[in-house]
Amino acid sequence: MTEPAAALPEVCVCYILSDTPTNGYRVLLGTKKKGLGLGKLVGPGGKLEPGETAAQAAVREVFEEAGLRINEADLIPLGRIRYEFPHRTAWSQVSWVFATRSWQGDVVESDELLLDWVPVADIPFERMWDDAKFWLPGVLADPDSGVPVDRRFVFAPDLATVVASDQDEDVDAGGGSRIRPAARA
Ligand SMILES: Nc1ncnc2c1[nH]c(=O)n2[C@H]1C[C@H](O)[C@@H](COP(=O)(O)OP(=O)(O)OP(=O)(O)O)O1
Repeated sequence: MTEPAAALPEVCVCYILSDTPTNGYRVLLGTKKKGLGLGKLVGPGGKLEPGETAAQAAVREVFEEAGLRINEADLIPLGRIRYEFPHRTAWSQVSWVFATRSWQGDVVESDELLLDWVPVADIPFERMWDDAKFWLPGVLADPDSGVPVDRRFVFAPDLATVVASDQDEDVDAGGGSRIRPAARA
């Protein structure tokens, strides 16, 4: 895998976790209604605005996209994911990942996301960005581990498939991908 390129645009994502295990723990996800990733299942999140920290952006985006008030102090920082699109560089970003179990208010559908609570054990990863299946199950399995995720993924010319990652064992000698999805939470 080649060296990472220079700094990328920063975005954030926040996984809001139900704090009761009724029918298993659930996470609030939404189907994107517009823009980049239209139709994909994502956590509330988006671009950092000038002068904003990633945590401040997560608080703002959760309110804008899901109508929920969360406190910065309740955010669990989970690390960062870097995804690179060599064939569409404008899509390359670094995403700061958070979770929280605390919120105020009721979920409000926004013009960005069609929202639903999804059992953590039953997330349809095939509906998410392709990188998610490699890191999200581990992160959601133990958000309190204190071990931050720090991964890098490279997408193929099809702009949909991960072909390489920072973990060398994921990629075979012929340049093809041997990446295996992480175990589900
Ligand atoms: N490849 C990949 N993997 C994981 N997550 C993502 C991607 N690409 C992405 O865009 N995303 C995530 C990052 C963000 O959480 C959202 C995209 O946010 P976006 O809607 O572009 O940002 P906003 O600031 O909310 O949008 P605008 O209001 O500026 O249109 O998906």
